[in-house]
Amino acid sequence: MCAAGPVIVITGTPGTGKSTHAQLLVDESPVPLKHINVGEWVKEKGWYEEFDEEWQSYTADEDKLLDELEPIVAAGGVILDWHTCEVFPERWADLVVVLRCDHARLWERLEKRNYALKKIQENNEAEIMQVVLEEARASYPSEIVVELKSETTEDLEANVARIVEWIAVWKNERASEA
Ligand SMILES: Nc1ncnc2c1ncn2[C@@H]1O[C@H](COP(=O)(O)OP(=O)(O)O)[C@@H](O)[C@H]1O
Repeated sequence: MCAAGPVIVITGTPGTGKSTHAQLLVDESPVPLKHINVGEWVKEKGWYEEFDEEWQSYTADEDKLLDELEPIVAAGGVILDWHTCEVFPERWADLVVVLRCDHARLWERLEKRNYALKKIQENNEAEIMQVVLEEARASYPSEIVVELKSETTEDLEANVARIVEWIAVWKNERASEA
């Protein structure tokens, strides 16, 4: 059976705009998409082992997470929104979007979240060192990994428009294969 929609991984350092992009994409996509904020999901369901101080998030029970995600991903039409992406099997993703943000702006966004100074510094350093981008490049074929700037509202709108266009192409290709 052909999946109803693509599987899009949106990743990036906390504060780069993953959830904002995912929500807008759900509204504008030509095929129905389900947004899974993986960090929130893990927290709600209690599928974690410990609190990860560095990332201010819960360290997921990865086996449990992958088991639960597998049927959802198989059905298609899903956005996986998380600050890490190497956990997901390579075969899952049709597109991997890595959001990037200037460190001064990112600092301000994280400050607004009332993160502790050390956490802001760590996340900022990770962004400067492009940790998430390197991880995505090491985990997926280069042709499906897209790095997008997420600094302004114009960036947000342009990025979403670009991904919507990509989804439309995906949809047409599937329709012609059927
Ligand atoms: N491209 C952008 N332009 C302006 N503000 C943005 C942009 N992307 C994100 N933001 C703002 O930054 C903050 C963090 O965004 P969020 O989507 O929660 O990040 P993440 O899900 O990556 O942690 C929010 O206040 C959001 O409105």
